[in-house]
Amino acid sequence: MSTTVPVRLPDSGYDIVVGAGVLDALDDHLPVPTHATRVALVTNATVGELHGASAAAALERLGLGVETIEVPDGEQAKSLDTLAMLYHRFAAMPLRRDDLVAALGGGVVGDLAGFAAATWHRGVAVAQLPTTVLAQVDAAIGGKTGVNLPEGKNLVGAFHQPRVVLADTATLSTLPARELRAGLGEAVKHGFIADPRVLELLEERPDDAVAGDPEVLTELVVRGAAVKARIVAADEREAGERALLNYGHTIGHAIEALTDYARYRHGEAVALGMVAAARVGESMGMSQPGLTERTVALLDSLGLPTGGLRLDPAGVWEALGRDKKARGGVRMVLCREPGVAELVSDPTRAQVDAAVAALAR
Ligand SMILES: NC(=O)c1ccc[n+]([C@@H]2O[C@H](COP(=O)([O-])OP(=O)(O)OC[C@H]3O[C@@H](n4cnc5c(N)ncnc54)[C@H](O)[C@@H]3O)[C@@H](O)[C@H]2O)c1
Ligand SMILES: O=C(O)C(=O)C[C@@H](O)[C@H](O)[C@H](O)COP(=O)(O)O
Ligand SMILES: [Zn+2]
Repeated sequence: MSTTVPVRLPDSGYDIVVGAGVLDALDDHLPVPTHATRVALVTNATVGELHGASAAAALERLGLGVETIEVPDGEQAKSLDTLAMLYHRFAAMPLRRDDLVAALGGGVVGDLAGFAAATWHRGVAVAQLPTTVLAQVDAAIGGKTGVNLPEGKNLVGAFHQPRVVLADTATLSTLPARELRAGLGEAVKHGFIADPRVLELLEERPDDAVAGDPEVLTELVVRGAAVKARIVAADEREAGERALLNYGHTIGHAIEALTDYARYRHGEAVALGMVAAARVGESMGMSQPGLTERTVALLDSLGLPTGGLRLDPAGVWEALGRDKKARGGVRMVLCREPGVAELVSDPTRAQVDAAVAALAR
């Protein structure tokens, strides 16, 4: 059984299909470009070994010649070097403008392959086949693609919507525990910005979520898809409301860059970023009193980091100035109360420094 969440954009659209086994039925769900003859199936060795064969078989059933391209595993591979490697492999195929890229893996593969597709021949079609909780609740949806620089997260990128997102929840059974927990960080974010039911579900069943209970994960993926589909349909290119999806990311991204993309998984950095954002919000008198306490309690119960991190406050403030939301000064998303968030322009250096210092506890 699968659930389909449509993403309705002003002049196009696509489906997010969620369910156990949907990858095996990829040929039923993927609208193949009319003249496509080849597909670059971008994955990494870990995911390729586990789930590559079923994706490749379904793509072959569509009559496509499949070239599997493995990128290195890990956040540090979301780089200009890996991107260059992808372009050279596309050239060798050759991958033509009517062909297709399929991204099979977590958010790293999705962002990299998506950006390669956005820029190859000025844009070829891409199918997102996410295999992590994080990519299924968030990264595969909405068309943000890109790579990191040492200077900052996702500083190079493009909006490039996929033709379809197939979130096969059965693939999540092979996910390492730490990666599963990291993905819950983005689900919690959806709860705080738009869907408090996600918070209630995770507060009621934290152990089931962490253990990968299929019913809980499927509800989180469907709810995440619904949140992203609604926000992206309203504001595809982040002129306004889409910035809310950046809750926890302003300081979270700074943490990732300042720790060389090596210490924390993205979802863990977002968890720390949400704790800091809740503290900034409470200190500004904008967030509901107790928001920080609720955030920390929930993230702790999910095994996500909420402290234990010493950062140079000046380094964080500089990174905040390079954030893509910055306009003349630092801007960050704060949560008024669960389900209600806002992009604010006036957090002071002192408020941010205090929240960053509190992460050391
Ligand atoms: N484009 C967006 O809108 C968006 C949204 C959120 C996050 N992101 C990006 O996503 C990235 C993080 O994604 P992630 O957390 O999925 O990390 P990831 O892609 O590094 O995957 C995590 C790990 O899990 C492994 N893995 C993936 N699927 C597996 C499976 N089914 N079984 C076993 N192992 C599996 C991977 O090999 C990797 O080691 C970050 O770069 C972040 O910036 C993008
Ligand atoms: O889809 C969005 O919009 C998001 O902000 C989702 C985030 O979870 C994601 O990490 C995104 O890649 C951040 O984008 P950026 O524009 O801050 O680089
Ligand atoms: Zn994110």
